[in-house]
Amino acid sequence: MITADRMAAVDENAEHLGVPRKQLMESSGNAIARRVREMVSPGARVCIVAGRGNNGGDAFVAARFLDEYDVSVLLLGRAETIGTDIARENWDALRRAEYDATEVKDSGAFELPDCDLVIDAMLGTGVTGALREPAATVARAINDADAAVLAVDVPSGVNADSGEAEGVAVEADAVVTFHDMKPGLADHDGDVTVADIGIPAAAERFVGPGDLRSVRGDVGGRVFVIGGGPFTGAPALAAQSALRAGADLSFVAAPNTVAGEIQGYAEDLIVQPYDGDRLTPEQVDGLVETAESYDDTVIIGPGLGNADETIDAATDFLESFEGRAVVDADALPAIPGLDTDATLVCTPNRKELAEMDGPDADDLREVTDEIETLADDIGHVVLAKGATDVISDGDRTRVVRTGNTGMKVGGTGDLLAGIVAGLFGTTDAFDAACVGSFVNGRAGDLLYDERYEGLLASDMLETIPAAMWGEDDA
Ligand SMILES: NC(=O)C1=CN([C@@H]2O[C@H](COP(=O)(O)OP(=O)(O)OC[C@H]3O[C@@H](n4cnc5c(N)ncnc54)[C@H](O)[C@@H]3O)[C@@H](O)[C@H]2O)[C@@H](O)CC1
Ligand SMILES: [K+]
Repeated sequence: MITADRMAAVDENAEHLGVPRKQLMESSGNAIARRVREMVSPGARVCIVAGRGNNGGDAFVAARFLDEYDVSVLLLGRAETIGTDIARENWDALRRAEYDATEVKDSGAFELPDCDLVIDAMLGTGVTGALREPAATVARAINDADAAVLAVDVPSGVNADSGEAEGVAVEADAVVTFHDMKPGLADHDGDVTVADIGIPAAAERFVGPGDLRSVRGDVGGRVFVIGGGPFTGAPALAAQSALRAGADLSFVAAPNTVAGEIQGYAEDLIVQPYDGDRLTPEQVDGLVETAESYDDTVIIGPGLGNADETIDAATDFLESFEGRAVVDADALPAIPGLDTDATLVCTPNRKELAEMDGPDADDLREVTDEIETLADDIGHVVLAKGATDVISDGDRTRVVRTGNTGMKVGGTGDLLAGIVAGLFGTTDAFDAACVGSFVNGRAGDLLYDERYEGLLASDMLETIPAAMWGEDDA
């Protein structure tokens, strides 16, 4: 099953992989025509009722595959107002080739021609709310007609995600839906066919620009880094990176022996010192209270060091915390056997992955099943870092191919934790991990041509915003 949002993301990913949307539209139109041939015999009268979006565009294509039928095409509205270039190009092709294709400019005078089959291509996944006019009137006319009805993608007026109709909707005898089943068609009374339209599996498997677009509009929130002690650079990088990825405020809770040093890296950070020179269990109650009372997204781990009492403190924290956290570096030993109500993204490198009883392999792509099993066992999202990152929530597993060898330098993992946390305030854990990894790699790719193997994590702070919001294909 695929939701309308995810479908739009996958479609954009396919384009990025070299399969443009117009090609998908051609396949969709062909699939509609195949279904028409199963429903009515050559010579039958087929009436296509098309809207001005890509749902209509699919049906314009279908008309070209149905020359053995008596086809008429009705466009609801004026051709100049067709919403996308690819739908308009397919409309223009019909007109130039002298198909029976007419614009319905005055909907008051709409009359459905006598026909054997109506193709409902008014609205697909782009619908919001109840059908507006003229679509609502036309839907009633289609429902009153004697003809069989074949809906393109979803019956017009039906929400592809919920199956609900807020007003009148087309009652279809059959539906041809594209690429994958839509949740809103699960209870459809008629016949539903899923047509393969040539979207590569990689468009779903590899995180791509479509996934990025679907989350980057809505960012913000507060990030709370619990890090530092033996090291100071790691928490500072993670906290700054979260700001670059859209967080509004970034706090660092750190031992007072190093708080000044961490603050010294960046005036944008708010450092909250606690007594001592490293994290110990005494700090935990206060940290949990702060993080929960402000609904912060926590990053725990960067620069904490691996003293036993620090790992105990990280474990205590995660066992009592109930919010969102990215668990990185020195906090990862807390994960195996952890009992928590928190929602976690764990970001192990290859060594840490093996220590978590995950697979030990050079190419993580070869061990995606084992990473999926690990994520399922621990019940949290795992973002396994390597030359290609692999992300799994135990059910879904995705691969990220952005990034380069310059990013093997220290600190890029801290940036990743920061980007994921920056997204996690407004996005669910799995999407934050997938897109965070994609953006981190892209930020490095934007610099590789200048910095090569001399790339520094701190350089990448500059390119994270372009990797998030820029339109360049990195
Ligand atoms: N996403 C994909 O990968 C593919 C999508 N395709 C087709 O593209 C369709 C989605 O296309 P679009 O995004 O252009 O959307 P639609 O064609 O579903 O509709 C968009 C139009 O409907 C109007 N609209 C929205 N809500 C309305 C309402 N309540 N009453 C009346 N009009 C309303 C909008 O103003 C817009 O002009 C899919 O359903 C499918 O048929 C195919 O071409 C193949 C690939
Ligand atoms: K439709």
